[in-house]
Amino acid sequence: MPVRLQYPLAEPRPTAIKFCGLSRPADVAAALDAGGRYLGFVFFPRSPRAITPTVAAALIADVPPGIARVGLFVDPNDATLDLALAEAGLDIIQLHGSESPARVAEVRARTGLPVMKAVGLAVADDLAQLRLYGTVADLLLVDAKPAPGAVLPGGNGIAFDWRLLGGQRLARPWFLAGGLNPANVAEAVRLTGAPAVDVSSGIERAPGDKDPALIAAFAEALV
Ligand SMILES: O=C(O)c1ccccc1NCC(=O)[C@H](O)[C@H](O)COP(=O)(O)O
Repeated sequence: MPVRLQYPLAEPRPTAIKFCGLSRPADVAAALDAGGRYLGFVFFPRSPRAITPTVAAALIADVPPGIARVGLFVDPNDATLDLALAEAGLDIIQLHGSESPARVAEVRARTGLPVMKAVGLAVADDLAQLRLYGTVADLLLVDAKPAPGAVLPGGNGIAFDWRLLGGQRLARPWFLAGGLNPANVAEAVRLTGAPAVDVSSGIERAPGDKDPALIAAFAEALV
């Protein structure tokens, strides 16, 4: 039985926005000012956007109801999840590693939270993974595949060929991600029909350094 989502993808903007990799109070304020409905916090130590559960708790403290607080993990073990959930109030778990469908199901059952599974696309054959994870995840995040040898499995500012999604009907609510920025996001939504988008690198001055002006410009590009 899927967990009921409390955060509709289409309200109040035509395209919902998840601002990911927020690490400072000013980032959260800018994301909320821009109308972001989903705020992403990275719990992956190797990331330049990584924060601890304690820092996340402070960032999240004043987030108003109705805004989804998303914790991003890469192949987390149970202890990592337990610690983050105990300290920081999270609404959605984003799994951005090589978690199997069985592990996605286990995390859902164990935490009682909706799980968003990131799936990388590079070629049409990768669409099978989207169908597979659509049977177990509550939400899908359709991202670019990282380049071979990349340090990070996501947040690399790389786009995939959006035409791969043309005509696809995904089994779950989904976010388009990967290399989106204020200049290309409107076209990406037009080509894919994405109901929601996710951005990190495209709203930064440098890895981990979010720019409030780019955050505002990203949201304005979707109005
Ligand atoms: O942001 C990170 O550093 C990160 C580290 C490990 C796994 C995923 C990570 N980020 C994922 C995202 O921020 C987004 O969900 C998505 O990949 C889009 O990122 P970007 O291409 O930078 O907009």
